[in-house]
Amino acid sequence: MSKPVIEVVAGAIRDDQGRVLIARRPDHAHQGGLWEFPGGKLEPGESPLTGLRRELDEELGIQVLASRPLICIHHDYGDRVVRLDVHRVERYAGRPVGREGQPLAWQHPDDLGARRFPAADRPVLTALRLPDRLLITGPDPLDPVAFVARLERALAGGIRLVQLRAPGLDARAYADLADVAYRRCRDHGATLVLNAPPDLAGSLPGDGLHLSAHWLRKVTSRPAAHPWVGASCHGPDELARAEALDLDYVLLSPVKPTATHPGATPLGWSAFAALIKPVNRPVYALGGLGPNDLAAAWQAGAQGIAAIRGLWSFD
Ligand SMILES: Nc1nc2c([nH]c(=O)n2[C@H]2C[C@H](O)[C@@H](COP(=O)(O)OP(=O)(O)OP(=O)(O)O)O2)c(=O)[nH]1
Repeated sequence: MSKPVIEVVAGAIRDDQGRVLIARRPDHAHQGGLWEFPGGKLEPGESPLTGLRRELDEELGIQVLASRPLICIHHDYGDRVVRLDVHRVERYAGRPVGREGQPLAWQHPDDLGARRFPAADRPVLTALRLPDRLLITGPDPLDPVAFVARLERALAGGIRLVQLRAPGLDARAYADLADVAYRRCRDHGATLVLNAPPDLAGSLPGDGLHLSAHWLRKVTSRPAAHPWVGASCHGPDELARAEALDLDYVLLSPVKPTATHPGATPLGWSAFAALIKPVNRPVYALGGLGPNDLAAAWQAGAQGIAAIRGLWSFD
């Protein structure tokens, strides 16, 4: 008999320094003594938003004014299955206090890993460290000066995650470009992910590796040379493979018609949402998207959008 699923809603609340509020669970509770994102079980028939507002008022004495979905995790603890629906609280009224006596702490997302959280929260910590827009560079940088100027404009405009894609370059030219791109990204506090064969990427400066669908099939374990590893997926088998390899995040495409792959059949948002429902890690929606699609992407369960044309400036 399948175990009943406990529906839990939780809030990721940020302060103006970008730190996130966490609370310590009571020792006697399930996952007791561990840190959590404030929240709790939904009441029967309650919507996630109503539950979020109620829980954060009860536990912290704050009123949620604006929020949006961040990530939804299904986790089997053995004795129970939890569906943890985490929302980013964008605005709230009041000052959070531990109304149930629970200790609270504000922590930068990069430092959350030093705390002990329930197992279900691991992908939530990853989602909090990733931005909502992933820029894929393009087209091939035949003119490196113009290419770097475009990259610089995107970084100045707030892009903080860049995938260096240049399939037309040989290994030498790609390595030279990675060198420049890495320095530019580092100057802006952005993460550079290399879309290259793992052996080549492992020898180049960067923060991460992007596995194309080809390399996702070929590697037998998670490549270890860079801290971040993501992959391109187009359906359930590739999504399952990325999970089995314990990659940090994935891209699922194409959501809409795209000039890069004109022959591919677009998924549309509802098929996209259905495909990523069982995926317990951040998913970027890709294919014909731009910043105007962010709200639809969040509602479909995505971390955000990935794009070439939608985020790369061509003028
Ligand atoms: N709030 C919260 N719960 C989490 C997180 N991670 C995680 O695995 N859980 C699990 C632990 C529990 O099994 C369940 C939440 O149940 P709870 O006991 O806190 O719910 P509640 O506040 O409604 O408490 P109660 O009325 O049952 O006493 O979700 C998290 O980050 N935040």
